[in-house]
Amino acid sequence: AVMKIVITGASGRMGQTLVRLALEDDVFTLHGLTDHAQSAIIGADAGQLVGKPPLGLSVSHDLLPLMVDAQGIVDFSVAKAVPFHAELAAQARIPYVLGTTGLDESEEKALKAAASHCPIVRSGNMSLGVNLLANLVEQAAKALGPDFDIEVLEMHHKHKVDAPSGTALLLGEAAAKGRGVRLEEQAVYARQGQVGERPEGTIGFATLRGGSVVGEHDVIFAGQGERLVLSHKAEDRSVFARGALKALLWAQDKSPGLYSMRDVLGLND
Ligand SMILES: NC(=O)C1=CN([C@@H]2O[C@H](COP(=O)(O)OP(=O)(O)OC[C@H]3O[C@@H](n4cnc5c(N)ncnc54)[C@H](OP(=O)(O)O)[C@@H]3O)[C@@H](O)[C@H]2O)C=CC1
Ligand SMILES: O=C(O)C1=N[C@H](C(=O)O)C[C@H](O)C1
Repeated sequence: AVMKIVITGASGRMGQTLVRLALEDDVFTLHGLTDHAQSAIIGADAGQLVGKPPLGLSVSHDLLPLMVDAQGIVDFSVAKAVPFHAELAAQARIPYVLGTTGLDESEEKALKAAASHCPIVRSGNMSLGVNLLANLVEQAAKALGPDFDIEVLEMHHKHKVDAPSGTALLLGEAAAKGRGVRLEEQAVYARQGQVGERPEGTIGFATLRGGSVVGEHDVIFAGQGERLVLSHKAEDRSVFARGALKALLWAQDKSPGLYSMRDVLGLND
């Protein structure tokens, strides 16, 4: 059977990658593409948007009418749009896959509320590699113990608007879990000036931005006389888009709730 999907933030880097992949996959039908009302792509044809022949489906700013018979939403847009997108998925009781990062407290709250009514798969990174890396980080943090200082280093393209990246936070959470501590109590997000010696047990984050880097993450375990570095480099956005589409299919028969990509990939077992 074919799944009728809606892609939000359709003009974005991820939106366009998703449109391209969904068009190449017979399992999906593009039911709708949306973006914000002022976007230059409103009214554009979905096929032409990604350099293909016209499809007769135009980009809309209005998600509501598309909910009549959509079967899933993939959202890689902006944090402030997440509550609205999640609420419509909840009202329609359809799977919602969320890749957008950098949500604030109220946006997180709206997401949790929506998850009482529909299955939501949410991850700061939808790639297989990063989710496996999270398992390895958890394992390493547990095995190495607090004598090894943990630092998470990330680099992304210059257009990225949130920091640290969703992936860096996901990896920090995995490290904290392995250590048996809470990330919010141990995280150090910035250092400048006379900050003093490194407090024991903290998990540090460092953010680099520039050029066209798709996404690079290192988790560094620094001990006395040795250093272990676990790293991932995304070379192409299709790794995230493929994961998101896989998550949408996986979520089709799931009960309402908040799921992770590690659930989808069977890495939580
Ligand atoms: N979880 C994962 O695996 C991944 C997550 N991401 C995350 O996905 C998000 C998008 O990334 P990326 O594609 O690079 O970003 P882009 O800025 O390229 O895309 C975002 C899109 O959303 C549009 N938009 C802006 N406001 C609204 C709104 N109110 N409603 C609907 N759409 C809107 C933007 O339009 P306009 O440009 O006109 O403002 C743009 O088309 C980010 O949060 C990023 O961190 C990215 C890659 C992988
Ligand atoms: O904004 C991006 O580009 C990316 N965002 C995600 C994040 O915040 O970690 C995932 C990926 O690294 C690319």
